[in-house]
Amino acid sequence: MPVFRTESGHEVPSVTADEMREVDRVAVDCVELGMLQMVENAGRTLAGIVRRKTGEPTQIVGRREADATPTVIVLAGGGGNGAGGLCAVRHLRNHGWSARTLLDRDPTDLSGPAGRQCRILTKSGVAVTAATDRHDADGSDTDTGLTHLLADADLVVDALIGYGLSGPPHGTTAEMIDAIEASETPVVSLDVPSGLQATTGETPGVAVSADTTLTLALPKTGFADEADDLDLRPAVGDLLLADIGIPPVVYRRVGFGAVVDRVEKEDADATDDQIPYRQPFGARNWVRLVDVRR
Ligand SMILES: NC(=O)C1=CN([C@@H]2O[C@H](COP(=O)(O)OP(=O)(O)OC[C@H]3O[C@@H](n4cnc5c(N)ncnc54)[C@H](O)[C@@H]3O)[C@@H](O)[C@H]2O)[C@@H](O)CC1
Ligand SMILES: [K+]
Repeated sequence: MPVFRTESGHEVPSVTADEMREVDRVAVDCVELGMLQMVENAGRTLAGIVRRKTGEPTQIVGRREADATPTVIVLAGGGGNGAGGLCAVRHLRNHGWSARTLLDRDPTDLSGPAGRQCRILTKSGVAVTAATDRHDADGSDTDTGLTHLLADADLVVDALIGYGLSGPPHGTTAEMIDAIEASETPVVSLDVPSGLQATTGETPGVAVSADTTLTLALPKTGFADEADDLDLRPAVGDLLLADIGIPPVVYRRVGFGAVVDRVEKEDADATDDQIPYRQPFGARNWVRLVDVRR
């Protein structure tokens, strides 16, 4: 199991998609942390990273031209990954960024956390549309028209698919991944570059090649290439880890990970109040992961 390291050498164990699902389950069932709370933490941190990368809009600093307001396009899917992207749109707009979102499906097809985040946006007066609903002046199809739209943006957020990828991306989702890949606009992927299997790093079909990946809670095993001396996969780009508020007791209850085990042994007498897993975040709510060991 690959162990990732922060710039300061702090070690962070990685998880498979199934292990991350179990972390989610324990967080919700045993600790009563709500999925919506975790989505909020993910979306807010994602918005913060996007803001750092795009500079500040006119209305905040009052020293730039009106057309310098950064434009961010968030491409969102219908699962938990899309929910984080939709949440980030709200936080970006609250801070004066020009953020709009396009879905890989009709908004009426959303349910769960993505449905809730979508309703918050629409009830706030923010339009949420399907990528297929775009009517381009030049009459181009979804794929080509979207590529042009993305090319004009300052940054694209890929919140289409996270660790829930099942088989090769298909339909509108695959077209949207193609459009991201055809544009040269910088891409921040949420949790996992869409199309990449979180556990193995395989790409069964089209996949996003991210400039930055903001992964949630723990890095995923597939980010390190077993066949290439555990190097970080280029498709992940700059790898950042976001704190989504999961308390260490959850990791202890799930009981995975070499680092957790090793620290457990050192702290054999630790009680639940003295949890062995040590948060790598320090004073911030995200941290950069720079290398990997076995
Ligand atoms: N504790 C956590 O880990 C949290 C995770 N969250 C996010 O939730 C994600 C997991 O959520 P889900 O389990 O809903 O899964 P995802 O949102 O990763 O993926 C499911 C969505 O992708 C679509 N999809 C899957 N395979 C596809 C294919 N081959 N072609 C086209 N579409 C495909 C499905 O239709 C569904 O809409 C994580 O990656 C993360 O981004 C956060 O929202 C909150 C907390
Ligand atoms: K993604």
